[in-house]
Amino acid sequence: MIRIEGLDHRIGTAPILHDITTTLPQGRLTALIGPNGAGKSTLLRLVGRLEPIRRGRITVDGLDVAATPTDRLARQMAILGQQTAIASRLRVEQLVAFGRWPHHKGRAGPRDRAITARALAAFDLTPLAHRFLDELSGGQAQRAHIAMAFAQDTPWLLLDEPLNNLDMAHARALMTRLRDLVDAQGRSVAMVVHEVNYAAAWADHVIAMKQGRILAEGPPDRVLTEQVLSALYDTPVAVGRHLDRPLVLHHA
Ligand SMILES: Nc1ncnc2c1ncn2[C@@H]1O[C@H](COP(=O)(O)OP(=O)(O)OP(=O)(O)O)[C@@H](O)[C@H]1O
Repeated sequence: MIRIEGLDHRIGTAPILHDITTTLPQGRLTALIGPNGAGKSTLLRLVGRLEPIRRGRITVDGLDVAATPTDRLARQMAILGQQTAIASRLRVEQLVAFGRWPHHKGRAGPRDRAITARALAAFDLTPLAHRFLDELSGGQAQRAHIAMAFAQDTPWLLLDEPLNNLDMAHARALMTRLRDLVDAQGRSVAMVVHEVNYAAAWADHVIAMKQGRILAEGPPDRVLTEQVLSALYDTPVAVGRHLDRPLVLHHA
């Protein structure tokens, strides 16, 4: 599990996260939801050590994020940040192969090449493997970055808005794949998602954040209610049911 205790974060003098204490359960798919600026990405970045922790403590399966060597941490969790601009004169296959670096440290073997090929195929990227990143559409580039995180082959996968730019078929394919990682392989996923119906349909656990605090957390049935969502987003929300899960109506 990921344990977060007493986490405070400021950027400059601006307080961003206030005394966050929570647990992301192991072997589950956790969705982080909340309005723009709530602190979801900041929280994920602190867990993934893309930002230094100033106050509080985070452990991933018992490893202290602040103190664990990078290569050890990179074998425990892969993180896909929101800014995915990477040197564009890189080919798709090279980007995805980078995911194997924490395992082979520069000496890729047959297993690394097989996992890279599998990640390319899993995200419909095999025909694009030799394209440069700046020759891809937004959704194709997003899939290439997700495939790199998959190729890292870690117990934890942290994804910041992975559904960005994906059409409905690719979004659903990604969610199916994430569920399979959790259900069939016992991995753990934490993802920031804006469209709450993806959390409703696919998540086991939801953490709802607002203004740097956790407003509600628990299973979708408990968090994705009219009362919580209306307060979370300051907008009227209706919640129905579909396939025995919440269905959130907010677009009209
Ligand atoms: N580099 C920065 N300098 C100053 N403030 C920042 C910086 N990065 C983020 N913030 C602020 O921190 C707060 C939390 O931002 P964060 O990106 O974590 O929110 P979020 O919930 O992921 O939002 P979104 O849904 O819009 O992506 C926001 O108020 C944002 O303006």
